[in-house]
Order: sequence, then structure tokens, then C-alpha cells
Amino acid sequence: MTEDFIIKYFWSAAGYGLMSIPLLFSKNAKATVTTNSASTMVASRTENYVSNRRLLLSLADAGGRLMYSGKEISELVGYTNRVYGLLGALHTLDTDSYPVVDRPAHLPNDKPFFVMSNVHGETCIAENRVALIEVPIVVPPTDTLSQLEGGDVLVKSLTFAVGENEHTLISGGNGIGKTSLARVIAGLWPVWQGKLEVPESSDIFYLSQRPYLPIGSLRDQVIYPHSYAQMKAAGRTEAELMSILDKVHLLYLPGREGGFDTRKEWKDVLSGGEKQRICFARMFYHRPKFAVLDDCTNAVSSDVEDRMYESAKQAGITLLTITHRPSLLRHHVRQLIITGKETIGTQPEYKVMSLAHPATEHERQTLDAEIEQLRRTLAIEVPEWRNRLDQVKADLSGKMLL
Ligand SMILES: Nc1ncnc2c1ncn2[C@@H]1O[C@H](COP(=O)(O)OP(=O)(O)OP(=O)(O)O)[C@@H](O)[C@H]1O
Repeated sequence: MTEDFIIKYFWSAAGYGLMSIPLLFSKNAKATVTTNSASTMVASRTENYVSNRRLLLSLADAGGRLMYSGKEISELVGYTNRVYGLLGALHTLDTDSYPVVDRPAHLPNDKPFFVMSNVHGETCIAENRVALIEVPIVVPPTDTLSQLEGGDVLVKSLTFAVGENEHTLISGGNGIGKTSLARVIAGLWPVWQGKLEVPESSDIFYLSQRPYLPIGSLRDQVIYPHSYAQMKAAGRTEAELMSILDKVHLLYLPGREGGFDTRKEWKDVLSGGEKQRICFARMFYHRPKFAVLDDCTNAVSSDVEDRMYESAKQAGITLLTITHRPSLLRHHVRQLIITGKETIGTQPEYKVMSLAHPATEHERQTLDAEIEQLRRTLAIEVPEWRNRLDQVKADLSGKMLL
């Protein structure tokens, strides 16, 4: 408020003050003058007043600009700093030589020290599996302080492998390191130690928590990162895109939006669930062998989500799902629970649990009917019902129905 007040009024008020000086304090102002010279004086004073007033307005404008430019310069300084930081990081990546940081003396011997000059892990291509062998999950140190202390360790050493069709659900508390694990698998974060095995980049697909929609046509949203030219070169057709949209329940979209060529601000036009379903459609288009799904269906209704997961499995895509939703357990055969920092004493920081093969639709219907039957009998024979229910529970162990 003060700033605006100064910009608007201070400069003009200061100018008027300046202008009044000759009027108020000049000796000539009080001198006796003849009529002729008086009219000349009034004319010249009026002329001076008008030109000074114009100058004053310009001065007020210039003063305002000066004050705003301070802000703009500090904004520019911020951007320049970020661009400088980015270029610096890119140069370091080019030369692969990070500044060597010595282990601080105060750090306890058993505390690992992770800095960028200290990356010793190995990444190799594996055809049909994603595997981490004794790989720590560590937030890379970016600022000066964390460079000195080393990156924040989320999981000290993680070993687990996912083969073809071993759909794995990754769970754990907020901020425990699930997305960080996905970043390590994606190669965004370094493999500090141990070994990471991942398929070729064309065989693995990542869907993140926040859907990314590029600027372009509706078609571009589905085929991203492919271009239309690449799509045609690969012999893919719009009929195929329609069948993909059908799998994610977005068949109505081209009709509603006026075809695949329509260009819009898709991030504003589509709802949260639609955005996530478009990203899922992208996965069906690219047909990877593995997909890392980072909580990417949390805005999708559970019936559609179920069908999308079923379609993905039928398409032969092995899923690594990061989620908090227990309803998704039934689509997976294994669960990796990360406990990380919450771990007390010598307990492991994660555990891998095998889930029994998920029930088929037919099995589910039969068991539902059986449970319903038991509910009805409850009124008549409680003890027998209990025995029978225990038996059904035992049959179902791991099938996620109870
Ligand atoms: N780029 C980063 N710089 C600094 N710290 C980060 C960065 N990315 C993640 N972290 C930190 O690492 C920890 C793990 O983050 P991560 O995103 O892996 O959590 P998460 O298990 O996926 O959590 P959620 O279930 O809430 O998505 C968090 O404490 C987070 O603040």
C-alpha cells in the first residue's frame, strides 16, 4: 500500500512543491509591476506551469518505473541464477566430474555419506525384469548444506526383483521413498551402490502422480511422446486409438471435442480423472513390457480403475504400482512394503510379501454367493455358520476378498 501510495502521489506532490518555490519565495513574486508587464508575466508563468506540469507527470511515471524495475531486476536475478545452476549442472554431467567432497569428521562411522562424486552403482539392461540388488534409496544432495552432510538416506539397501507378470504393489507411509524408488528405476536419481537391472527404455513406461499433458491435439495427448509423423510411420491408426480410448472409458472424448485434431488447453479442459485415464491410454498405446504406475489412478473411479488394470495385465504389461489403495492389491501377486525411516532398531526397512494369485471373476462370484448364503443361514445356525466362514476364510487366504 505504501509503495503504491509513494508511486502515485509522492513524485507529483514533490513536483508541485518544487514548482511552488519561485511563487512563494521569489522576490519578484512580491514586486510591484506595471499592467503590461503583468500580463506578460502571467502568460509566461502559465506557460511554465503547463510545461512543468507535463514534466511532473513524466517524473511521477519515471519514479514509479524506477521502483518497479527494482522488483523486476530481482526477478531477473532469480531466473539468471536458476539458468546458471542448470547450465552448471549440465556441464558437470557432460564431464561426469562432480566436485569431490570430503567426509565430515563429525559424521559417525556407521552413517553412510552420499555425495555426487561418490556414485559407485551399476546400471545394466535386463530383458525381462526390473531388479535392484543392494541399492540404497537416497535423495541426491542439491544445496550446499546437503552437499556437506550427504544426501538424505530413505532406504539403506534395497534388494528385490520383478520378473514378467509378477505384478508388484509398492506401499508405505507418506514421504517414505516410494516415488524416490521409481526415480532410481527411471535413472533420474543415481544408483549409489549395488546394481540396477532395467529393460530398454522403450520397454518400460512411467506414469507419475501428476499427469503431464503436452501442448497439442487430442491425438498428441494419447501418443505422447510420439509425434503424429512417428505414429504414421509405425503404421498405427486412429481406429486403434479409439479402441485404446475404449479401454480407459474415454470413447466419448473425440466426439465431444470435435475429433483427434482438436487443439485445446487440455490441462484445463479435462477433469482430474480424465487426465489420468488419458495417461493410462498412453501406456496402452506404447505397449511396454513393464510399467511403473505412481499413484496415477487416485482420481479414477474404482470400477473403471479395475477394468484398466485388467486390460493392462491382459496386454502383457507387468505392473509396478505405487499406491495407498488396498483395493488394488487384488491385481498384484506381490507387495513391497517400505517402512524406511520408521524402522526401529535392527528391523528391515522393507518387506516383500507374496500375495496369492488373485481370484478370477468366476471364483469371486462363486465365493460371493457362498458368503451371501452363509449370511442368510446366520439367523438359523450360528455355530455352523462360524465354522463354514472360517473354512471359507482359509480358502480365501491371500485372495483379497475378505
Ligand atoms: N527433489 C527432492 N529434493 C529434496 N527432497 C526430496 C526430493 N524428492 C523427494 N524428497 C524427499 O524424499 C522423501 C521421499 O519422497 P517420495 O516422493 O519418494 O515419498 P513417497 O513415499 O512417494 O510419498 P507419498 O506417498 O506422499 O507420495 C520425502 O521426505 C521428500 O521430501
